[in-house]
Amino acid sequence: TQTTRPQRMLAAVQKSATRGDPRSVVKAIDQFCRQKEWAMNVGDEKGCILDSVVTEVNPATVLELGTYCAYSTVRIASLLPPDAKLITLEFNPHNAAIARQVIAWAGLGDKIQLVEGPSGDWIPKMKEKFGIETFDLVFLDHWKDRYLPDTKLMEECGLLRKGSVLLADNVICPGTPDYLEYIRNSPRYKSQYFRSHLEYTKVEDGLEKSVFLG
Ligand SMILES: O=C(NC/C=C/[C@H]1O[C@@H](n2ccc(=O)cc2)[C@H](O)[C@@H]1O)c1cc([N+](=O)[O-])cc(O)c1O
Ligand SMILES: [Mg+2]
Repeated sequence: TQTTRPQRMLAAVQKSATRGDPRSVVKAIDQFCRQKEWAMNVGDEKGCILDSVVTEVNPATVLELGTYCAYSTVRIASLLPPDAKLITLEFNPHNAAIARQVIAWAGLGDKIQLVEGPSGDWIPKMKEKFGIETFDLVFLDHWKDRYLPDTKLMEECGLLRKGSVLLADNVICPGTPDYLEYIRNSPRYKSQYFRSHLEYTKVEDGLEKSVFLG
C-alpha cells in the first residue's frame, strides 16, 4: 500500500538520524527534502533565521502553530533553556502521529507538548489547560488565513506580554497579506522582515518578526 510523504520523511529520520540528536534529525529531513521530495518544512535557510531569533529571545514559553512533521518543533526545542516549554498545535491526526515519532527520535519529548486540534479552539484554553500565563515566542506556520485571526485571539486571551515575539513563516510565499497589513500598521507591534527563500527553492519568501509592545 502507498505510503504518505510524512511517513517517508519519518523513515528518512529513522534511517539517517542519530536517536537523541536533534540537529541530526533536522539535517536528515533537510537532506530528504533536497534530494528526494520537497516538503513544507521551514527548511535550512529560513531555519537559520529561526535559530537566531530563538537564541536572541531565549524563551521560557513557546507556542508553535502548525507542527506538520515537527521539523521546526525539533529545531526550536533543541535551542531552548532547560526548563522551557514548547506547545505545538497540529490539526491533522496523521501529521500529529508522525510528528510525535520525530520528536521522540530527537529525544525532546520532555520539552515539547503536541496538542491535537484547531488553533482557534486551543488558544483560549492555554491558561487553564497548560498553566501558561503568556508566551515569550510564537512561531506561526499553519494555515495562512489563520495567522491574523489567531494573532487577534492571542491578544484577546492575554497570551502576549510586552516583549513577546511573533515569528511568521511564508509572509511572501504562499503569503499572508491580511496578517502583514495588520501587523505592520498596528501601533502595538514593531515588525522586521527577514528576506530569504521558500524552503529548498530559489523563490523569494521570508519571515516577519514582530515584537508586541503591550
Ligand atoms: O500551506 C503551508 N503551510 C500550512 C501548514 C499547515 C499545517 O498546520 C496544521 N494546522 C495546525 C493547527 C491549525 O489550527 C490548522 C492547521 C495543519 O494540519 C498542517 O500540518 C505552506 C505552504 C508552502 N508552500 O510552498 O506551498 C510553504 C510553507 O512553508 C508552508 O507552511
Ligand atoms: Mg511554512
